[in-house]
Amino acid sequence: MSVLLVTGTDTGVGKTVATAALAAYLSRSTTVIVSKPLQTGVDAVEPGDADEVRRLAGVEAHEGVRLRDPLAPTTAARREGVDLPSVKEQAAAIDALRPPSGWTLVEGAGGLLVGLDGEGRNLADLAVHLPHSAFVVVVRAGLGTLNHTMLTVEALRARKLPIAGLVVGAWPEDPDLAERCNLEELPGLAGLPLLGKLPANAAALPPETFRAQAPTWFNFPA
Ligand SMILES: Nc1ncnc2c1ncn2[C@@H]1O[C@H](COP(=O)(O)OP(=O)(O)OP(=O)(O)O)[C@@H](O)[C@H]1O
Ligand SMILES: C[C@H](N)[C@H](N)CCCCCC(=O)O
Ligand SMILES: [Mg+2]
Repeated sequence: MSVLLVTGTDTGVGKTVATAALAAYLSRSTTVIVSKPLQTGVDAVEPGDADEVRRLAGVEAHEGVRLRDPLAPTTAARREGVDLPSVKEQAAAIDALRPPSGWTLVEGAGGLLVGLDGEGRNLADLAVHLPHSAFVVVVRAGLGTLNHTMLTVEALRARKLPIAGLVVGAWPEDPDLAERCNLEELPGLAGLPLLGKLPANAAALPPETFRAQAPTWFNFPA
């Protein structure tokens, strides 16, 4: 596998922070390129997810289409009168970024089945056009994550798409909720490895600290 498609159980679950952490970890031993094919909710000058990954991990990060409204890509595109590239075209653009050796990390928009082009095709549909790719599912810590994780995992399995494993991304504000999420049950329930777990302060760390600590958040050989 040379492409990891970073999806999440929802929007706001920590895909960007997890992508940055994965990039910081993997780039210690090989080349890492990050792609965010579709960015919504930022105007022409605000930093988007690719900028955040660049800031935290210090790796090359590319942004595809940028849309102003903080909505699903198809809705935001319609409101701006933008024709989205097909997922096949988005996959070709990602393929063109592949380094000769190393990893390409691709962050989706929202959860797995969010429409990414004018026909409503999603990241699972895009994956079909990206050989040698596997999914990483970023899950929120906190009560409710078991169901959301299993819904995403089942959707990937139904499409026979490879899943590398799970990463715990965002933590709830309420520490009590964080305690009530029985994360230890996740790997067994999903039948997938827990590749990593971000600490609740990950995104607030200075970049140099983030890059130094990120490798300790993962438990798979890079
Ligand atoms: N482990 C963490 N520690 C601290 N803050 C976090 C962590 N993970 C995520 N956050 C914060 O939670 C918010 C949502 O995280 P993030 O932007 O990574 O979500 P996302 O899944 O990429 O969302 P989107 O679907 O918009 O791309 C951000 O403000 C981020 O800084
Ligand atoms: C605006 C937000 N931050 C994401 N970029 C887009 C999330 C789309 C979610 C669509 C949905 O599942 O309802
Ligand atoms: Mg993001």
